[in-house]
Amino acid sequence: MAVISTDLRVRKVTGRIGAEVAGLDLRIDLDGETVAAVRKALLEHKALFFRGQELDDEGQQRFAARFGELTRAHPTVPSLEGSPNVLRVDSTEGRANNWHTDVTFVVSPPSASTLRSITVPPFGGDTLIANTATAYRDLPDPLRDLADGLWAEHTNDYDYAIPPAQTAQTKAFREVFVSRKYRTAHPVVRVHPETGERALFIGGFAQRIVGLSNTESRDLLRLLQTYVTRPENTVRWTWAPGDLAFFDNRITQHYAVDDYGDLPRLLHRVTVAGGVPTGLDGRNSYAIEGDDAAHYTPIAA
Ligand SMILES: O=C(O)CCC(=O)C(=O)O
Ligand SMILES: [Fe+2]
Repeated sequence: MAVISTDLRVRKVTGRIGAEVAGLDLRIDLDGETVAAVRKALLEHKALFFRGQELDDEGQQRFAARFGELTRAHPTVPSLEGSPNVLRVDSTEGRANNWHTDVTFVVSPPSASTLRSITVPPFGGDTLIANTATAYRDLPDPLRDLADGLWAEHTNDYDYAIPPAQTAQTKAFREVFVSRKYRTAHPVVRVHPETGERALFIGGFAQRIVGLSNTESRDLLRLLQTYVTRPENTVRWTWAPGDLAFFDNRITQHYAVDDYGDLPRLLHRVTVAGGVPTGLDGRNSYAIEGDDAAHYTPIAA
């Protein structure tokens, strides 16, 4: 039975992105009014942080499922044993120290991601999250006009997953990550389906601008990306065990800071399924290679 959760308090963490939500115990089944308030806060602040929740995998999935159908853990990476919707984010397998939006190499990337901290290092290992709508608004007019007409190809098969010092474990992880290749074209400027806000939709999986050479693509993506990563457009979350971060994957990018050496760090990720992105001209994203992995149907073992 839904329990009325009163006393929800939302406190901005920075001027442009992120808010801490207090006064909620996410272990209980939230009532509809509270879910609506959290959704509203998510649309406004784009990233929400809930301290000291001590959720388990069931609780994390129950929370995420209040915002839509869950995706499977990942299109290529196996889920946590026995939990098809839960992805282990384990520092011994790979580190997401690369700005990205989750799973944009498929046609329908998740609408939102939750990350729950289980083991965190005593220092470092923060997660940065960027507001890609304010990044878009920061563009000077000529650059914004240029971005408005561009499409980018996103793929899971590129060199980001190759860490400088490869171990057998990270090598094996990368092989699984690219075991099936996806290529998808998305508009560089995406219209948010709920708020109508315009935002840059690029990030690490965007490897090429449609119609440009590799070199031209790299230069242009790098230039646009500098607006996403400028400090004013980011929030930095320092994890304590039991935190839950919840961010709108349609209008943010994130980056896991790799500054904790060999100390253990483990998070669990659960993502909410999303729709097909739409550009300014009303056209939708489309698959170039691989299927659209709709909600990541399991691949044959
Ligand atoms: O480790 C983190 O803080 C973020 C992980 C991440 O980006 C991911 O699993 O997609
Ligand atoms: Fe991510």
